[in-house]
This record gives sequence, structure tokens and C-alpha cells, in this order.
Amino acid sequence: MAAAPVPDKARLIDGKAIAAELLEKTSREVERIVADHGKAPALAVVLIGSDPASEVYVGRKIAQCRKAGITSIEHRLPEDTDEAALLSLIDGMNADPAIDGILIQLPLPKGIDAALVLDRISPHKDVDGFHPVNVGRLSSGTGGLVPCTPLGIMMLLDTVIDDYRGLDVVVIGKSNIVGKPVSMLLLEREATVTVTHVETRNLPDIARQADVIVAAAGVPHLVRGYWVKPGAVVIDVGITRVTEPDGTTRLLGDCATHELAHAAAVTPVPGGVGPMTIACLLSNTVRAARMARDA
Ligand SMILES: Nc1nc(=O)c2c([nH]1)NC[C@@H]1CN(c3ccc(C(=O)N[C@@H](CCC(=O)O)C(=O)O)cc3)C=[N+]21
Repeated sequence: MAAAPVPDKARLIDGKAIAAELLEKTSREVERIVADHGKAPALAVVLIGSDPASEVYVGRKIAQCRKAGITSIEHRLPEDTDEAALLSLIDGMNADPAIDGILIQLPLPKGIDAALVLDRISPHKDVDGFHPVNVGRLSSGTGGLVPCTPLGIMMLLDTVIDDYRGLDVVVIGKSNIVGKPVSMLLLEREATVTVTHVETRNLPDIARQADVIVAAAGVPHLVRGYWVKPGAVVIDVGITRVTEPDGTTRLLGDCATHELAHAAAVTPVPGGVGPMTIACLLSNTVRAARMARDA
């Protein structure tokens, strides 16, 4: 009898398709809100300076809002905007009943204290889930708005895992945006979560124990084939733009995906976590709008 065929490719988790489904669902909720309240949810997006990657992401966010029927209000401020002006813009948006969600695109220019700015956003309008009240709610499992990338990661994982209890998950990266909040969501599902980072010793050995790896270190192709146990699920959150000698640019994830044929499933870059982040931003905006209208 012939041996079972050795897979030459891990299953790809199609973030683009799953994000499109979520967007479809969000559009229907937007229609319902318009029918009930006569007004679409509204998201304010603030971009300071002209970082090219930020321009791309903000452009995508606005385009997706339009598709879903969400009103977007864009504020583009110069690189040398002072902190006080930004804080007073936020105060105005907090008080404006026409605005349901506020997103301040990160990173902020040097000279602006990001913590101070994020603290100023009303927790009810904090669709990024970065305000200390929402961070606290997430870590105590008491609701609140949840950061978009971690929410999107869980939705991708949910397509291949139905019971997380006791699974060994290794998170690589300890950022406030991804590593820490995704660890909280996984703990909530009763996975055994190991949070690692650039200073972690023997990272390949630790990663090789994992049933699930969430790679969010921002180091291109950090996770190599020998780091991954056969049959593991790998979520690639990293996205680094590199310029080739011929001037063309390419996006690299944190995983050497071509070495991961022995994984059960992997997410591609692009087309994995990125589109989910944006789709979850829109669904958070609808959630914030519903909470505001039901209040
Ligand atoms: N306040 C704030 N909230 C954020 O959620 C936030 C932020 N600041 N600053 C930057 C990071 C990064 N981020 C991404 C969103 C979409 C893609 C995305 O759509 N990526 C596409 C490719 C995009 C491309 O072509 O460059 C993909 O992976 O398929 C990536 C990254 C949100 N972030």
C-alpha cells in the first residue's frame, strides 16, 4: 500500500475571505442601525504626519467604511502638530454625539505622548481598545472594546480550532497592540499561554512545543521551519515592507512560510491578519454605535 502522501503545503487560512464575510455581516448591522435610528455609525480617523505605511492603512480603513455604509471623518494633521491641539480635537470628538468611534493612527510623531493621547479618548468611543479602561476590562474578562488585531486573530483561529482548553499557545511579541491583548483572549479560552519576546532564551525550543504560534515580533522570517511542531497552527501577524535592489517593494511576515509545509495551517502575509484588523475595526465601530444608541 502506498504511504500517505506527505503534504507539500500547509493549509492557508484565507484572511481576505473571512474579512469579507465579517464586512458583509457588519454592513447588514449598519443597515439595521440606519433603519432604527435614521443615522449610520460614524468613525473619526486621525492621521498625523505622512508615514507611507500609515497612509496605506488609513486609506484602506476609509475605503472599507464606505463599502460598509459607515460614515468616516478624516482628520489629517501636520507632523509638527502639538499635543495640546490633538488633545483638544479629541475632547471635541468625545463630546460630539455624531461620532461613535475614534481612531488615532499609530505611531505618533516624536514629541507627542501616545499614552496621554490614548487616555484622553472616551472609552465608549475607543474602537482600538487601547484606553486603560478597556485594557483593564479585557484583562479581567469584563467586556469592553477589544483591540482589532487580536479580535481578528481569534476569528482566524476559530476557523481551525473549536476547543482551546489546554492547548499550548506561544505568543511571540509583547506589544500592547497584539502580544498582550491576544494573550488575554487566549487565556479566556483556557489555553496555556506562553508570552515570549526578543529577550526570551531558547525561543526556537519553546516555539517547538506549541500547538499554536502567534508571531507578532515584527522581525521578518523570524519563525523558521524547525521552530514549528508538525501539525501546529501558525498565525503570522508581522508585516514588514522591504525594498528590493531593483526598487520594488515586498511585504514580509514574521514567518518563513515556505518552510512550514508541515504545519496544519498558516496565515499568509499579505491576506491574513491585516484584512481582519480592518474588518474588526468596522465591527467595533458598529458595536460602539449600538452601545451609544442603546444607552
Ligand atoms: N490606532 C491604530 N490602530 C491600528 O489598528 C493600527 C495602527 N494604529 N497602526 C498600524 C497598525 C498596523 N495595522 C494594519 C492594518 C491593516 C493591514 C492590512 O490591511 N494589511 C494588508 C496589506 C496592506 C499593504 O499592502 O500594505 C494585508 O496584510 O493583506 C496591516 C496593518 C493597523 N494598525
